[in-house]
Amino acid sequence: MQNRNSTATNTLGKPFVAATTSRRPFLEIKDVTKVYPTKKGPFTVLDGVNLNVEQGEFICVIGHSGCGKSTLLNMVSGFNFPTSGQVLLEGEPITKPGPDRMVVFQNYALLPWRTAFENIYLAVNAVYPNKPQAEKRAIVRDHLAMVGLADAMEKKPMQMSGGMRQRVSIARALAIRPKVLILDEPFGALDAITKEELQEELLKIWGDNRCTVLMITHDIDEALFLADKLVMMTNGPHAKIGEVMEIPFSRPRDRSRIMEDPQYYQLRNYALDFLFNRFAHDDVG
Ligand SMILES: Nc1ncnc2c1ncn2[C@@H]1O[C@H](COP(=O)(O)OP(=O)(O)OP(=O)(O)O)[C@@H](O)[C@H]1O
Repeated sequence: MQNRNSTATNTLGKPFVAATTSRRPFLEIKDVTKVYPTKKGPFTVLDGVNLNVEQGEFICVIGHSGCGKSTLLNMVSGFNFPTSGQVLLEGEPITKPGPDRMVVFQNYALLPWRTAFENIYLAVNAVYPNKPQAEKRAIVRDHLAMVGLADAMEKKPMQMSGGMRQRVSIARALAIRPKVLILDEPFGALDAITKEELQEELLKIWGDNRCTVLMITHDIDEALFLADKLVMMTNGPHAKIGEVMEIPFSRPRDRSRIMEDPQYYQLRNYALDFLFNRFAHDDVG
């Protein structure tokens, strides 16, 4: 495993400080219950969810459709709130969305009439209005280059492939320098080859930046390639975290090397058994 207790430099030449050992978890989800009011009465989606996340960890969350994964991560992004319990970032309750927690959705959420450059610039300008314009433009260019889109900055979303659009979304989120990057099935709409390419890029960027990542996926192989831990949720209603699987593969990760490791299949089978035997569900993700 990598040493997280050191200062290093990322690809943009800016220093970052990785997590130091601390008793207080970076992100705490404490006994969270979420009840939605519905026409048929209260609907308890999450019931007693507890999770501690360390700074710089890469966490994947898996569970059947409708178990409450987005509900849970929306509480970290600040778009949703627990009915009871608490979500704390660095000890402070999350009360609203903020630039320290950026979200990337499956459907890109880019402004269609703006270029890749403009989409990112607008976000950077909104969060850092007082930075000199030249610096903001440099941040945009650096982040487009980071996701391999230096030559596509003048393209509008309609002129880009799904993979390119998702690269812009990821670059836009990272350009804000969030503490937490929240990815809600970011590669779900992409073909297999593009998905693998973006997984590799995401890992490289995360290796360089080391923000904390929370990512929803339906793909066990994706989780085993990317994550430090796989959070497996039980079915809703009243969903909980069933188990948290530690993913022990050393970094930087090489997909073919991991897949030759007998442990890979043990972990994969364990997660499959969790999802399709122990917590089987008609609506398979
Ligand atoms: N605002 C709301 N009011 C009532 N019910 C809601 C609301 N938002 C979500 N739900 C319900 O809560 C449950 C969990 O939804 P959520 O989107 O969090 O699940 P999910 O695990 O992310 O699903 P998927 O994998 O399909 O995206 C679902 O049954 C959904 O219909």
